[in-house]
Formats: sequence, structure tokens, C-alpha cells
Amino acid sequence: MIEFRSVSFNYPNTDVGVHDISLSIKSGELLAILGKSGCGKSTLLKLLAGFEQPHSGQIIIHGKDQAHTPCSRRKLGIVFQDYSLFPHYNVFKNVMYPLKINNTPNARQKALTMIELVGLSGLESHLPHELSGGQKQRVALARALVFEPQALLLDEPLSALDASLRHEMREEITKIQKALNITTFLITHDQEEAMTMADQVAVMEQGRIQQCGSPIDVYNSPASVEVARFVGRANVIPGIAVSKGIIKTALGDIQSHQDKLTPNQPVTLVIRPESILCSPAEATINRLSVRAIEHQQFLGHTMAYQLNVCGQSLVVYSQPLAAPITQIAIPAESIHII
Ligand SMILES: Nc1ncnc2c1ncn2[C@@H]1O[C@H](COP(=O)(O)OP(=O)(O)OP(=O)(O)O)[C@@H](O)[C@H]1O
Repeated sequence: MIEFRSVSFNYPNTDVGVHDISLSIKSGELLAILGKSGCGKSTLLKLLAGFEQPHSGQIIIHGKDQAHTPCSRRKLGIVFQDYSLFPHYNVFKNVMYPLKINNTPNARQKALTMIELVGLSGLESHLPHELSGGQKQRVALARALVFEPQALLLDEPLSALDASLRHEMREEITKIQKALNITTFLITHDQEEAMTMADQVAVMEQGRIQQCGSPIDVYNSPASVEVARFVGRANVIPGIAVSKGIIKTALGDIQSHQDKLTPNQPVTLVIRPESILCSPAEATINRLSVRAIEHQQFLGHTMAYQLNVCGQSLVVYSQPLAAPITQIAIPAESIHII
């Protein structure tokens, strides 16, 4: 288990850093820190790794406050964004390195077992420049895991790979992480990476955690409009509560499942594009006429239609439709209210 307890840190002579961070990662789970460039993800990783020390707060690693323990004594495996492999060492020597400097017994066998686990058997004598991006990534992972660290830290591990390899490595890393049951801290700006790999996602902005929860919770029940937009595409519609679950919006009166609203309370509706129905024959509520299709875009797995509904622009995902969209319906249960 890893815990940040009210951790704050500023870079010297600035107010930039991370502020009052409280987070916990259960043993064997993967927590992803998701945020835009400059939000403080790497700073948090540096604090956990011991490259920086917090000005206040505690960093508990398996029961001990290690906020001020030197990094060499924290026993953490780290995979850096650029892999940081030793260029003149072959795969085997790269993986052996942490075992060698610690005089670990059975080092040779341990290194070979780890090389096999990451799928690199047969490539032991290859140098880093003879490997593909994905293979280098696997060497970095093997080297980070071979000495049985207390936790694994992954710094944007897939950012250097192309799209198809990214998918493959996402699955591969998750598989290895689960097989070894190792507590893992991942930082990424890639929403899909965080959502697919993590048990818990913490969305960060300007040095603060905006929301932490399971990927499904963060996606379906974002705590703010910023989080909603950051973890996926969202239709964001302002409104005023009228009565039991009814909200007055530019789309007309919309019925939601939220019955705890006070009349006249300003609210924001968040509706994911894939939850809007394009053939709403069965729908009895929130049926709306489409004035025009403003734009359509093929996304590979789906079409994104930008529709004009009552003068509002709404994005809707659907399989390609033969007939023009004339009506849509918004299921009450798919409306999240902030
Ligand atoms: N050594 C430093 N001295 C002063 N400010 C710094 C230093 N390192 C980072 N910062 C600033 O701290 C803020 C957070 O940086 P950090 O590297 O943690 O962000 P990040 O979310 O990891 O960004 P990226 O995804 O681009 O790596 C940024 O505004 C950055 O400019």
C-alpha cells in the first residue's frame, strides 16, 4: 500500500508544484495519475521516487513514512519515459544491472526468468539499438521489476510507441503487473491509457487532485466539467432545476433521475455522446428534433455526428446511419448532473 498524506511541494522561489495531495494505492493495484502537460504528474512521481522531498505531508510506502528516505533505499522499480537503457549493455546485462549492484544471489537465473516473463527470450545478447521501441520498453520493464521492488513507477511508459504497439503494450504491462501483483503508480496524459490500465484514476490539474475513483466512476460521474472533458468527449449543457428531476435547458425541459435538486438551482448536465439514442422509436422522454447535421466524422470504431438540436450543438456517437437523423433521445439515466 502506498499513501500520500497531505503532501505539498513547491519548486524553489515559485508557487508551482503539488498541493495538499492525499491519495492511496492498495497493494497490487495500479493507480494512474492523469492530467495535462504541466499539471504536476512528474513532480508527484519524483516525490514518490525520492528525487524530490515534500515540504509537508507524508509518503507512506508499505507502512513506513518514507518522504525523506533517499531514493536508493526506497526499493522502487522505475520505467522512465525514454527507457534510459544502458546503450552498450545487451538485454541480459541491462536486466542484470540492479541485481549486480546489490550482489543479489541467483542473479543470472532471476534475470533470465524476468526476460522470459516480458517475452524477450532469445534476445538476451541484443543491444538496445538492435531492438524495436516495444522491445526496449520490455527491457526497461524487466530491469525495473527484476529486483522485486516494493512498487513499480511508470512515467508515461507508452508515449514513444505508435498507436498499435501502444495497445499491445498496455495489455502486456497490465498482464505482467497483475501476474506479479505489484503496486503500480502510472503517470500519463493519455485518457485511454489511464482508463484501460488503471484500477483507480486520479485526475490532476494545476498541482491538485480533482477526482480519484475507478475509471468507470470518473467517466460516468465526473466531479467537474473539467474532469468530464478530460476523460472523454462530453456534451455539457447548463440548466436550471425546475422540479423533481426536471431541468430547464436550451434543449427544453429535460427529465433526469436526479430528484434531490432545489428549484431554481443552476446545474450543468453532462451527457456522453455514446449514450444519446439516434433511433429513439421506443423512447418516451427527452425526445428531441434534430434541425441539422452540422458535421460528421468517422472515428474508426464509430461515427461522431455533430447535431443542431434546438440551436444547441450536440455530439452523438453512433454506427454509420443510412437514413438522416431526425430525432434523438437522451435516456434519463445517462444524464450526469454537476
Ligand atoms: N525543476 C523545476 N523548477 C521549476 N519549475 C518546475 C521544475 N520542474 C517542473 N516545474 C514546473 O512544475 C509544473 C509541474 O511540472 P511537471 O513536470 O510535474 O508536470 P507534468 O504534468 O509532469 O508535465 P508533462 O506531462 O509535460 O511532463 C510545471 O508548471 C513545470 O513548469
